[in-house]
Amino acid sequence: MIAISHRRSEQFGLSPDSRPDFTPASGTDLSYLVEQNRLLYSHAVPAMETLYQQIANTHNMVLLTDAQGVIVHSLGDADFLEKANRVALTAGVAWSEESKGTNAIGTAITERVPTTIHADQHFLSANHFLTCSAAPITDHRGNVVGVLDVSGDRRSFHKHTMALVRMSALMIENQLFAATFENAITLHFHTRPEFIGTLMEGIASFSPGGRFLAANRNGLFQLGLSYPALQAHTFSSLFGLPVSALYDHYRTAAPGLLDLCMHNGVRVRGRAELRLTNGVHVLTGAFDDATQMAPIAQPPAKASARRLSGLRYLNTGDPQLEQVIDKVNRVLGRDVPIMIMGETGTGKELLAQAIHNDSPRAQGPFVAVNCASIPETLIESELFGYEDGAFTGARKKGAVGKILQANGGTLFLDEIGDMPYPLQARLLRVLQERMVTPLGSGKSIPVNVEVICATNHNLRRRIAEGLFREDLYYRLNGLVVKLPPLRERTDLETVVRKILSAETETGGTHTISDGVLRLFKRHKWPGNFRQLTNLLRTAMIMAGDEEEIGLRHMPDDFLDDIAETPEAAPASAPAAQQMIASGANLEEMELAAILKSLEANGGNVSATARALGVSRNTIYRKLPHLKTSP
Ligand SMILES: Nc1ncnc2c1ncn2[C@@H]1O[C@H](COP(=O)(O)OP(=O)(O)OP(=O)(O)O)[C@@H](O)[C@H]1O
Repeated sequence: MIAISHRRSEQFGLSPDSRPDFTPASGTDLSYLVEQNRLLYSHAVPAMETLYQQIANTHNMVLLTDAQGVIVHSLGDADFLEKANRVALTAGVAWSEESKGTNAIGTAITERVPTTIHADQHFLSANHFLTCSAAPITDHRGNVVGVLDVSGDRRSFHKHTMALVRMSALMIENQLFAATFENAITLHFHTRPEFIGTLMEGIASFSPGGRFLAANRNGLFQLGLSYPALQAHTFSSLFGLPVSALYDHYRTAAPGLLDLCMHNGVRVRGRAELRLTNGVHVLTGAFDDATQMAPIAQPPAKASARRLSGLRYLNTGDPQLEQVIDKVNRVLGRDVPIMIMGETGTGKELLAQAIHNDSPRAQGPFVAVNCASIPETLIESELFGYEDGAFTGARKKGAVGKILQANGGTLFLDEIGDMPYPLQARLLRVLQERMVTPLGSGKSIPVNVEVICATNHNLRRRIAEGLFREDLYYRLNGLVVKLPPLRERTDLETVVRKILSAETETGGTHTISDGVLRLFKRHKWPGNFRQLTNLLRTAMIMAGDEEEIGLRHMPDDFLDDIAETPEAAPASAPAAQQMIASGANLEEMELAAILKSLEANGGNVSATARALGVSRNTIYRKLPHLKTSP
């Protein structure tokens, strides 16, 4: 990680002897900085003071930065301050990698993991006297909103510092989380009841009707799902109980801890509370009415959190994607419907979520509906909801449809091309009249949603085939953007690193060998990000404690696909020379030679071994999947 960061530092045009700009921001800029980060600042300062008490007199200081690495607040030992001032560890100075090269703050932001940078691991020689431990602080969507750091004289290095910083960052994250949701049920849970109420507890918020809103870092970890994946969930889909069971539980005379079984079969204990705008209440009554689920008005203190961009984090340097983000940014909040085109797994839903996060509706709900995955018979009730007993099999109390659930926020209609033709007219009416009428109801309810839709069909062709309504098409395609497939993206390396660090819960990150990366660049990735993410997850498990992911950790089906890719066959001398010229390593050339020979020998391992002059065992060691292949 350090070597890669040093390379990045060089790419930023820095050299170890650079004397970067240490000028701090002026007083006015500083007040603006604090104001912009008010929510973070107000929750972080008490935690910083507690942390500082624990490390006072150790020649260290505690720093808080914003999401870009600009120091917002610092507390320090007087004897270290003078030295620190010389390298500008003071408010208003930027410590991003771009301005200071490898350093704990900047590198923690780039890599999104807790990071210690000690002495000469710093890129700039001027910073070699420092030892720094930094942990990113993330919001409930996993976006980095700031960094907490302890920096000191390198002789003061202590291996427990990082643990203290991580715990304090977690404390700040939990407080930010608690301040974000009101009018919500908050569930505190853990497999071990003694951990409830501690930093280790999972916290998840649900709307009073049971819709999932957010979970803290430990909550996401225990639930085993990412924030985007949880968007489609409810209390009942996660814990197998209707949310009314919570209310029933707290109606009993002496309610103890809840005993819950998560969707993955793990049992947890929990405590729930209902927080209303005017204070915390225990759960007392049912709230199944859509009006109760409307998001509360945004208090000014949350403005800074809202400004944090979701789109920025998707921008990993690919020019086609940069253009998409630029176009989308221009129409944000302007009531222009956005249509996202792209192959499966290119991140259409993730982009829709990022657009919502950056829009003025960010505090409202984001509701995703995949029109292709819901049976045609259910899609109408899913979208529009239904009244009590609207049809046989309907739940007795009726249900709020997805359109109404998205009230005040964004409705994401994935695979819109698969929406049944008769429903297209109803959807168009909702969009034009901004009213929704649940099934079996004579009453129309006003609704205010922004629609983003996605498709990987050619909708014009579907219109010509009479499968898609032209009027709906023109209502939905205000701005059409196309996400590039992974094989066309130029930022594959950055993307791989991001996924690896996002998938690591423990702080350490796997790296990827150059050989694997080169194979990745040649692969066609028909499943795009979904395929890459799954492959990396498997490879990380195969790699276990080994830091570097190599060819031996790749799943069999990927190696099979590569074997079928013509470019992977380097048998002839010119091809081998080409590989050498392209910087292929020995492992990669060996693999390619074996695959080519296997192909030539019709998949016969003995013949391949003879042809290459190696034992069959060597072939099996290099390609373990051959043992299990039919
Ligand atoms: N830029 C990205 N970085 C990391 N992971 C990504 C990125 N884009 C998408 N993914 C991951 O890939 C998977 C598929 O993404 P998503 O559901 O957004 O794609 P999609 O285009 O909507 O797919 P489909 O068309 O099949 O519905 C998800 O697990 C998502 O988290």
